[in-house]
Amino acid sequence: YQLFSGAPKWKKTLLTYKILSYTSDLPRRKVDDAIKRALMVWSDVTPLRFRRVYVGHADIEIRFARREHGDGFPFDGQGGTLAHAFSPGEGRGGDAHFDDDEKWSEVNQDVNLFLVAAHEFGHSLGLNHSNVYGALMYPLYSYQNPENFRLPADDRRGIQKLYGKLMMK
Ligand SMILES: CC(C)C[C@H](CC(=O)NO)C(=O)N[C@H]1Cc2cn(c3ccccc23)CCCCCCNC1=O
Ligand SMILES: [Ca+2]
Ligand SMILES: [Zn+2]
Ligand SMILES: [Zn+2]
Repeated sequence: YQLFSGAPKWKKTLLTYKILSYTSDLPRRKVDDAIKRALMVWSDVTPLRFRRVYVGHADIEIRFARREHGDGFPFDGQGGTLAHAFSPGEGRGGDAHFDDDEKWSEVNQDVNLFLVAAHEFGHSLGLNHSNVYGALMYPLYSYQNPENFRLPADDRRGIQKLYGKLMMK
């Protein structure tokens, strides 16, 4: 695993998230559920807790966008880059953006939102890319059945390095 330089991390364990926009590829409740499960991947192995908010500022602001969307990191149409996220910090730190030119899916072979979101939230929490093939934080997307998803050891070691582990798990 790799941390970002300076090892930025959240100084609190209760983090808020807010979904600012949705994709038209999936029903809203499926997006809400995929995001919630992607956050649980990380809270399952650390003391981190996530609370959804609907108004005001949140630590992790989530949205779907196309091409140039105001942060100087424009998306590239269908294919190529699927999403990106900012490392922990104020303002846009922690925010995750998903390329809405992708065909977002839940169970079939199109781009799986849960898997991509789990990767992006790794960045939101302080993990950079891993060079371990098969790690969630590997920079290349590869589809796997989300029902059988288990956080690879490399990613778990990285997140627990940052936030410690919950003894009960
Ligand atoms: C890990 C993932 C969830 C998030 C990463 C981006 C990222 O690290 N966000 O935090 C991603 O989108 N990686 C590209 C990397 C990539 C693969 N190719 C590309 C062609 C052009 C540009 C980028 C790519 C070859 C063609 C396949 C394109 C479709 C799949 N895309 C990818 O795997
Ligand atoms: Ca794209
Ligand atoms: Zn962006
Ligand atoms: Zn990434």
